[in-house]
Amino acid sequence: MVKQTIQIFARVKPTKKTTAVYSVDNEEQSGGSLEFVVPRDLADGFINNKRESYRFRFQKVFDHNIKQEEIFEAIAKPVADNVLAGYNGTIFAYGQTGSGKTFTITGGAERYSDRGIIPRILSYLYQHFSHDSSMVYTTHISYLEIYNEVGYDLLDPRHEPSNLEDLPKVTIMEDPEQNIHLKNLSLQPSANEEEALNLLFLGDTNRMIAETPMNQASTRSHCIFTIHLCSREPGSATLRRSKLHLVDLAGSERVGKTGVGGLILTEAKYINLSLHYLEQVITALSEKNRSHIPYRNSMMTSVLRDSLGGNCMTTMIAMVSVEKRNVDESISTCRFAQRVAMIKNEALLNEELDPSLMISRLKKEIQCLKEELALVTGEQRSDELTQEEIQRIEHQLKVFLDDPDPDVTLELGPDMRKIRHCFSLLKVRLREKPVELRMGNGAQNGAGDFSPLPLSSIRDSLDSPANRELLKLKDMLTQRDNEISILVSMLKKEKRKVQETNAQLAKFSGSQSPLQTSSSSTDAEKRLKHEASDDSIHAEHAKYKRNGAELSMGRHEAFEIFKTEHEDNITLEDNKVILKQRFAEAKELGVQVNQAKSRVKPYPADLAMDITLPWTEMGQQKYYLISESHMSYELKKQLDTRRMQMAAQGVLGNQPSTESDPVEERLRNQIEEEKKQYKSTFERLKGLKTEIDHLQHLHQRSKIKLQKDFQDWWTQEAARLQQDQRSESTGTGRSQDGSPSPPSSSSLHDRHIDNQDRARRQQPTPPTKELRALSSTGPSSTSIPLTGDQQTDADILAFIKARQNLLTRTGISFPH
Ligand SMILES: Nc1ncnc2c1ncn2[C@@H]1O[C@H](COP(=O)(O)OP(=O)(O)OP(=O)(O)O)[C@@H](O)[C@H]1O
Repeated sequence: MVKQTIQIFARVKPTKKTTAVYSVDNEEQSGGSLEFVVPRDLADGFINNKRESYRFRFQKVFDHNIKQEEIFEAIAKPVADNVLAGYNGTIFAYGQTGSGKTFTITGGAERYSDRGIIPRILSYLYQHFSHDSSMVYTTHISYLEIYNEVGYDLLDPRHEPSNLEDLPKVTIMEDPEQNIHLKNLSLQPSANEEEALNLLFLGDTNRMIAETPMNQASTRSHCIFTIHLCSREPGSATLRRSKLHLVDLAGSERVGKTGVGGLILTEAKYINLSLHYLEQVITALSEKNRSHIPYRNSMMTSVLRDSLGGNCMTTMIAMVSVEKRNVDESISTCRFAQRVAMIKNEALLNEELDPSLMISRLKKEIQCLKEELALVTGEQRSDELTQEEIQRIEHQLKVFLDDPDPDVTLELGPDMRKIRHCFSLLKVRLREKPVELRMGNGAQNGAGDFSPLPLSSIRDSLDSPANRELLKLKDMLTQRDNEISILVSMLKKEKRKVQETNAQLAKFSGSQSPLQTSSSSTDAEKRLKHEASDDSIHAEHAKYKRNGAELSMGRHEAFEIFKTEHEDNITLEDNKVILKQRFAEAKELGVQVNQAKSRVKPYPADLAMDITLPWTEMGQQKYYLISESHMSYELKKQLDTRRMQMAAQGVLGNQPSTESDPVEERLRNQIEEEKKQYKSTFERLKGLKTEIDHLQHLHQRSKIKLQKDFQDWWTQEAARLQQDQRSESTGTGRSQDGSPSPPSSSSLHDRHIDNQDRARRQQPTPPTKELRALSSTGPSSTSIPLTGDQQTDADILAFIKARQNLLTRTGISFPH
């Protein structure tokens, strides 16, 4: 068992805005510290009557310039190592909205180098698996989102969510031993890094598609990406099961500013109630002698129960914004971290016996023992001894009898046929030459009766080892039988338990569906064999592509304009350029790899591994990593020829040089160089493939986001245009049917918390200048013939506006 307090780190988000006075010190022996200096008269938000300086201690503080790679190395890698060793691990990011939690846990949406902890940990784990042949690893992934106390499975491939409610709901069940089970959370198998990354991308895409501008789930939901790892030594019945939770918590800000730093905040001040419950759990855990910990108050604290004060090695990253206006929230975050640091966890090595494997192993052992026993008793060997065997026995017996050493033994093995034959031989000899037998080799000339002493010693030497062996084997058989009975009864008991729990659940939920447990992953493994392939992600994308294809001409025109000035367009274009570059590099490397391949003859059949590059630009192309034995075939041939030549010279009497042959030396160096170059090219190609996959995903995401933003903006604009039209005709702000005006974008905006970053992400990207103009200028909507169909009319209006806008831009006057 490893006792450890929760490790806390702080990360400062980079900003171009005015920052508060703060300092980072990582020189201290016991860790790092982060200090804020807050002037008493600070007008902008934080008013502090008591103190000016706030200093917080962390394991380490990462300032704004620290890269994702360093965060992974310092924070995530040690946790991943513990998980590989069989301990549970959790990394959670906590901080206000926009402070960089998603950036740190999952990664940024723009650059490959911005990959966050999840993709890097996946890479690290799968690399480890491929290098460690002493263990067999199996991984499963689950991805849970908790929004408003409801859990959603982000990886369920049967669903095409258009909003969050379409995703399967995950519920919590607790068994009598208070273990938490998550019903409906799928565990997806992931055999390699690519499959695991696809699952991450699928979950992220589902998360993005499912949220609406009114309901910004990403800011207000918690996401738990879990890697379930199972490892065992080949042939061993001992399993190690560990879990790694990577948690992106909801924004932690309070609704109102407290006025005075350090006041205990009330429930109402939290945007997200479950974070308030998290704080309650943390507070309870950090208090000594507190017996009741209120885990059950919220779904998130129930799911993370083990990570908080339980069987887990947990790490928290406090995300800190040092912008002046965010200083109060950042101080709250740091205070929270200080309390978290007091929580002690007790991590256990999660080892268990696999009863079914144990039984099959014991059965095998019994079979071996039975065979041995049969050999000893000779039961199963009814066949005659061969002539050869008989001759060998006679020879052995002769050597045995001739040996004067009284301790020498006759090794016939556990074969009763041989032993019997040996006895018959002895009997014959005894009758024929009793004296010779009695006296051994040195008594050939003696005479006399057969003495009882040698007979008893022969009996002893024959009886004892066989009997002893027999008894030993019988004992072992009884022992193994007992073990099997125990294990079978264990299995039966487990089975009964599962049946009982299922029955309880069925009663509880009114359904017969079996439990999806977070701990019994073997059941889950069987049920959830769905391959999360590219197809499932592409299915999501296809939906948006379909939307694109269905755009009417007016919408299409508007979309084109919207796209050119959308803030993500630059990223999209940049990514396209980078992707092109990477494709070109990969092509170049592919050519090099192929050249190396063509130097290998005959074409290797036992290829160590291969890389398939399924890119449209390059076609489906396979590149092979050539095993060392096949590398540098031509050079090796030359080397062999050279060696033969040198040997021949020696045979012909030419003085072979005692110094090393420079030609051979050169050839050997060339071979080494070729091997090195080939390997590094292949490694680079492999790295590039991962990078290209990632970039393609980012690109796809940006495209989906763009289409989604446009869709949102379009819906709002269409509603607003219709409203304007109705207002003009009725002279009121209400629609003709009396329904209230649809919300304007500013009223939508006001519903959200006053935070620029979040507001930017919560709103669909503001329309372009041109589109804004579209909404405010142009022909009077009353002059446009409308069909009466809401959607068609909205399309007509938007089309005319877009057209007008284009005409205005190109300087052509609009025909009234
Ligand atoms: N260390 C960083 N370097 C560069 N950009 C960053 C960094 N941290 C955050 N960002 C950027 O800041 C913005 C907000 O970050 P992010 O979405 O990760 O915040 P968050 O805390 O997850 O917010 P929310 O609570 O709404 O989910 C993003 O555009 C992100 O790319």
